[in-house]
Amino acid sequence: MSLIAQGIGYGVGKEHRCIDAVDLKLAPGDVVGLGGLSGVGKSTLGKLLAGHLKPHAGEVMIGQHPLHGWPKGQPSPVQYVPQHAELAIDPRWRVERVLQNGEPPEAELLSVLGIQNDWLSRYPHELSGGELARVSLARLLLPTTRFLICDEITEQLDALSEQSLWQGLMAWIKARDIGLLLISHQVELRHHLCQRDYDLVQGALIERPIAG
Ligand SMILES: Nc1ncnc2c1ncn2[C@@H]1O[C@H](COP(=O)(O)OP(=O)(O)OP(=O)(O)O)[C@@H](O)[C@H]1O
Repeated sequence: MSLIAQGIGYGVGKEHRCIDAVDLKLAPGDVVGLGGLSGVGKSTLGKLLAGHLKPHAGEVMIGQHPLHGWPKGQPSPVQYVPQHAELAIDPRWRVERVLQNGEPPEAELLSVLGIQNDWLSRYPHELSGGELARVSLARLLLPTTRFLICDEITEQLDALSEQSLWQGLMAWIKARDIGLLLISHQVELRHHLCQRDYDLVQGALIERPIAG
């Protein structure tokens, strides 16, 4: 079962074609990079692929099923991890509750993502930006997650923490055959982790050969 964008289009503002007839296929286990200038529409494309936005043209499919209209109450197989974790997490919930998305997260997941036990009783504002980024990721790595769209999720981490987070996450998704779309301005990071890489330019995807 692949995640497939078929000719999707989306506009913001007057006649602004942010995403224009984009085709993209993410198969299970695929790791695909997405770059492009600031404001070009990378997050918008990520949200379209996760079903958070409805395309104005075309369709996003999961296998044979349209993603839009996924049954309410059933966790989507596609999860979008946003750039600004603090905006996506309820500030009134302790971390333990944030992570209990129906059922408690596996201890292995917390360990792989470097989430420490003493964070669980804290509120989101009592974590650093980098710590919150890990929590934001863990809460969306559900047993039902088949595709993950990570939108600049390690922006706030130092180089060492960034490396350890990606190491843990890549091992996790590889073991479960999860497909990943990695949105990042860091070309080196994308080329280090991805099998394919695209730039979004004027609404269209241009494949970039992986360096090295
Ligand atoms: N709800 C909205 N209403 C109006 N314009 C919007 C809306 N959402 C996004 N935009 C505009 O759409 C364009 C694409 O935004 P998007 O966040 O997808 O870009 P991006 O490539 O992810 O940028 P960055 O790299 O800076 O995060 C931007 O010009 C943004 O201002």
